Amino acid sequence: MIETKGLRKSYPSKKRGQPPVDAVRGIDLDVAPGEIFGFLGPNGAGKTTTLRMLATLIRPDGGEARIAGADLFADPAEVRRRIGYVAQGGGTTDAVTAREELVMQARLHGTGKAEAVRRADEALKAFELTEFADRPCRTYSGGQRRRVDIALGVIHSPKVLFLDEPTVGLDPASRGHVWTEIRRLRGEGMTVVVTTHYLDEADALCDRVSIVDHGGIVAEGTPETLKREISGDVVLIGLGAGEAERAAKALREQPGLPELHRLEQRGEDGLRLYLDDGAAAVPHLLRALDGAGVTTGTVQLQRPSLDDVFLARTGRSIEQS
Ligand SMILES: Nc1ncnc2c1ncn2[C@@H]1O[C@H](COP(=O)(O)OP(=O)(O)OP(=O)(O)O)[C@@H](O)[C@H]1O
Repeated sequence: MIETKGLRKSYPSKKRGQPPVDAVRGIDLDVAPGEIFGFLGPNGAGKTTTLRMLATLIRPDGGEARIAGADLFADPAEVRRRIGYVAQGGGTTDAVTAREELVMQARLHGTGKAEAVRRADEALKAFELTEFADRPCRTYSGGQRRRVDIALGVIHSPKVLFLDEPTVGLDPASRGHVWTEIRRLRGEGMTVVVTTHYLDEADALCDRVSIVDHGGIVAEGTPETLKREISGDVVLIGLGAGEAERAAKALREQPGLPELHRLEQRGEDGLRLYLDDGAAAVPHLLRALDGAGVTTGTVQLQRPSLDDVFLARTGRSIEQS
């Protein structure tokens, strides 16, 4: 449904005399029909730029792309007819009601008045917006307003929907509601592409994920396969302030400990360890730290997350970027 090769974009630097910013450095994608595909990465990774290029809002500097059967470079107008796009901040107006917004949007897509009213009504029902459809948008909660944004993005039944950070700033219940709507659209056969910097969102919502950093893809696959690459368990150990370096040294030098695949310092007062059997290793680790006179606090045992995949590929954490 979406195929790209070497898609790239640079911006002139905002600082005079500085080289251009390579926001997207050549991205290859193959998104299948009916999947929820996610771009996960820290701020500035190039997610929004990629999405805006695919949605015809920014012209790429180079590469190739076909979206829903139309060529992005040769026929952007046809691409635009076949896609929907919802920007980060959304597009609703304070004083206008959801019903009015939806009718207007349908008419913008060339629909006649009666048909626009009918489609708006259908969308209000599908997105569970009917109850407050005739109140101005300024009276809605963040989650309700987000659902109006998405309803506006799909009023013309596009084949592909692009959503930029669809749940940013929402409370957990509203995020769950938005995820339900996105899954419903997939159930109707729509292909949905989302950007997110929330690890749990990429994990729970997306069928496949591209993890992006500095304008390039550093890993791609289903959340499950990506996490399976990181074998074993993750153990997080909280320490006294400023103890991380001493603790890391003590564990690295301690003979007879279970094999550590990797050991990372988390700031100045935490360690993150990757090993085969976390539960069996914890008593040994604590004894070794105690023997070195290091104060330990909380200990958590986790399965690897998508952040561990990012860390393994880039040496940094998305959460701490
Ligand atoms: N109009 C612009 N002019 C100059 N640089 C830009 C412009 N837009 C984006 N950039 C730069 O391009 C890079 C990628 O930005 P982009 O917004 O695509 O990242 P992102 O992953 O979506 O991050 P965020 O989640 O913060 O929006 C960043 O270094 C950003 O500063």
